[in-house]
Amino acid sequence: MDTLDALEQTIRQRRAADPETSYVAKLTARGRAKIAQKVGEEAVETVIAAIADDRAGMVSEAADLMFHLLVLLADAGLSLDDVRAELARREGLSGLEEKAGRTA
Ligand SMILES: N=c1c2ncn([C@@H]3O[C@H](COP(=O)(O)OP(=O)(O)OP(=O)(O)O)[C@@H](O)[C@H]3O)c2ncn1[C@@H]1O[C@H](COP(=O)(O)O)[C@@H](O)[C@H]1O
Repeated sequence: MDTLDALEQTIRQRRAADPETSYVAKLTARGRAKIAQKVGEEAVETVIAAIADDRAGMVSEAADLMFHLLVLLADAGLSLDDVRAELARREGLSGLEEKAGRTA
């Protein structure tokens, strides 16, 4: 099992843990909007590190972003496999081609 799959499993287990001892449980208890807000914050922090060309910062902020995104997906009953399936569906389709084929 890779690190992301293992983290997804841990997050699913920790959602029901005691919010006093689990960050996942504490954040989950604050609701979907708060989790989504954290994803937004971590995305902005990743962008700031990228613009500053802070490579160590980018790795750290990207890890925070991916962790919080997994918490959000879990809250919505979605999984990494759902995201993998969507990425697989797009495989080989150029982003430029896809955009040119849009009707709206
Ligand atoms: N990967 C992570 C991970 N990455 C970041 N974080 C936490 O995310 C929090 C983000 O900090 P912030 O200051 O941005 O957030 P905040 O303190 O809630 O601040 P506010 O938004 O409320 O102001 C910190 O507490 C980090 O420790 C993580 N917490 C947990 N995990 C993984 O999740 C597992 C389960 O964690 P628990 O649920 O805490 O047992 C752990 O074993 C780890 O594998």
